[in-house]
Amino acid sequence: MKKVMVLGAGTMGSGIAQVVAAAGNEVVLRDISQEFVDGGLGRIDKNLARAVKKGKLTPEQKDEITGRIKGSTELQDAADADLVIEAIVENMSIKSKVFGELDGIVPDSCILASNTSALSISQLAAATKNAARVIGMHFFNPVPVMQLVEVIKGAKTSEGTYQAVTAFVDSINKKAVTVNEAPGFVVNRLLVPLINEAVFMLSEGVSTAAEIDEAMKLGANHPIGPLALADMIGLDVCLAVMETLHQEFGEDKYRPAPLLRKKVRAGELGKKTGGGFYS
Ligand SMILES: CC(=O)CC(=O)SCCNC(=O)CCNC(=O)[C@H](O)C(C)(C)COP(=O)(O)OP(=O)(O)OC[C@H]1O[C@@H](n2cnc3c(N)ncnc32)[C@H](O)[C@@H]1OP(=O)(O)O
Ligand SMILES: NC(=O)C1=CN([C@@H]2O[C@H](COP(=O)(O)OP(=O)(O)OC[C@H]3O[C@@H](n4cnc5c(N)ncnc54)[C@H](O)[C@@H]3O)[C@@H](O)[C@H]2O)C=CC1
Repeated sequence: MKKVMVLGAGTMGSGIAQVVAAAGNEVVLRDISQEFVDGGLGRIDKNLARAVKKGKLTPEQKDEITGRIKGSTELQDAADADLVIEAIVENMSIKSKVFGELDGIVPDSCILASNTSALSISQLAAATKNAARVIGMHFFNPVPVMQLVEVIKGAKTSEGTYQAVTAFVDSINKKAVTVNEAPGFVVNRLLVPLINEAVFMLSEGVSTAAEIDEAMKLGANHPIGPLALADMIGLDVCLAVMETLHQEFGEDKYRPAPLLRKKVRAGELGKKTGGGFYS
């Protein structure tokens, strides 16, 4: 059993907290305001209640899992953590600031992991005094369903950190794939440009959102279409990934679709705000 702090109680942080607690670990779920913490805890409760209704979990098991998750607004609560998994906004300067603060709070033995979608683990590690303990742990949405965790080694990640994290991924019943640091890692470098291309096609009038999605479901066997997936991921996250790919590789093929940018500026971020490409 480990003590794990999850930073950010949004789409990903709440899912990560749920699966980590379901595997028997103690979790502190931290966000910057109580309202966000409560939102995350509420999502976990709803998810587990659905599992109980389907007979996949007993009410007692649900209570045990929720009993292992405490909400917090204090970063200081990481003082006795074995592992911190950061899942806050996809922004290098905000993440770096938090990594720098964490470095002064957690015990020497604590591992600092980021769930970033595309950003450099080495750059995040540079905000700390001990880059050897910093690593990428990239989960997929929805976390309770998706099997993969990309484990990303930064330039200075130690073998010990890497081994401990792959063993932890195993222990929470996920499958680790090892990735050497590269913008967008494996999945997002392939997947998010596909979503971006679908947004270009929508804005060019190639087809409707519903039909672009239907085409990819029936023609490529994708479980949901790229625009519905963008709504599920969050349009802000999709845009941030494209911006990172564009900036890091300097290639036009990664240019974010203007319609994606427009929707993010309008606050139409997808499911989490009630509307994106669909309402
Ligand atoms: C941006 C990044 O950095 C990285 C990313 O995450 S990229 C995004 C990666 N994710 C994907 O590509 C997801 C693609 N979509 C899918 O796999 C499927 O559409 C889906 C699993 C999300 C939903 O599946 P579906 O068959 O359409 O719907 P549904 O029948 O309601 O759900 C299937 C199962 O998933 C569960 N599920 C769906 N959404 C869930 C959620 N948010 N939380 C927990 N469980 C969920 C359902 O309860 C159901 O479970 P059972 O089979 O045990 O009953
Ligand atoms: N949405 C997705 O499908 C996926 C997202 N990711 C990555 O996970 C991270 C989080 O993404 P989401 O959960 O989608 O975002 P979200 O917008 O749903 O949640 C982010 C949460 O972080 C909180 N936050 C902001 N600053 C904070 C701070 N300093 N300390 C603690 N909490 C803070 C916000 O209040 C918010 O609740 C991002 O890096 C994203 O790229 C990774 C895999 C999939």
